[in-house]
Amino acid sequence: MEVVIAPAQELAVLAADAIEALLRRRADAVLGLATGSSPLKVYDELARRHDAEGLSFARARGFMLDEYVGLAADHPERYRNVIATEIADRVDWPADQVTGPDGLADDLPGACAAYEEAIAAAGGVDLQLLGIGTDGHIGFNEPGSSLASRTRIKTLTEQTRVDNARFFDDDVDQVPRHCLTQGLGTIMEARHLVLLATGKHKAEAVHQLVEGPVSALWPATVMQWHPHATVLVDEAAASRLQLAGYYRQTYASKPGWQGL
Ligand SMILES: N[C@@H]1[C@@H](O)[C@H](O)[C@@H](COP(=O)(O)O)O[C@@H]1O
Repeated sequence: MEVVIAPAQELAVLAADAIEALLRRRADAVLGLATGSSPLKVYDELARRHDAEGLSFARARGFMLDEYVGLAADHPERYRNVIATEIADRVDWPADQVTGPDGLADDLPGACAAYEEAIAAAGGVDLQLLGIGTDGHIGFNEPGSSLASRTRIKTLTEQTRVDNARFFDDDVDQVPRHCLTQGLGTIMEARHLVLLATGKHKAEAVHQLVEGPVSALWPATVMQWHPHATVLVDEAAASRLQLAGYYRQTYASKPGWQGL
């Protein structure tokens, strides 16, 4: 696992560099998309590169991590709409090439199985962007999630609903109680995981993710088993890391050609 500690804007540039390198190598690359505030600067940087430098998503495929159950099709916080607004509609990404689990399906388990099949049919995810919840969730895999889980329905914790109330007029009652999420086993099959975390409220989750024992109590710790995981954090989110000095030293002496 590689840990990079830098200001938020620099982290966004690093993540965008990795995505750009992938798209320039393979125009039909498969990107794993995350919602929440953590990846927003990355999406801004990608949209800027699209406008200013011709970075194209015309042949790329996109798979989202998760979705709320039951939000109306036109609800602005439905994750499909969030991804359209934050990235897909800002670049040349055909709408039918970006998809997520269907939180409005009549048959939710069927929709989850179909989503797993769609990811597999696309050849799997090349690069998965991730944020992390204050309780250590990735996607919406809340504490207690099986480390081998696949896409399925989950119940959100009270903590997550309170954290996400800011997107729902600060009214926790408007935050759905259920979601569909790629499982930890699904996420772990992506070939490169790139997690972004900023702010002091993420410091404990980041410490557990990087340095804690692998445990369903802190679901993101499963990433310690991934052969290519990158953790991009600002100073505040890094403030509880025991080996911060070592991570800084390692990154400072990394050969420039290596990329993330
Ligand atoms: N389902 C999303 C996650 O994919 C996201 O990574 C996390 C952190 O959100 P934020 O980046 O806004 O802190 O919580 C949300 O609930």
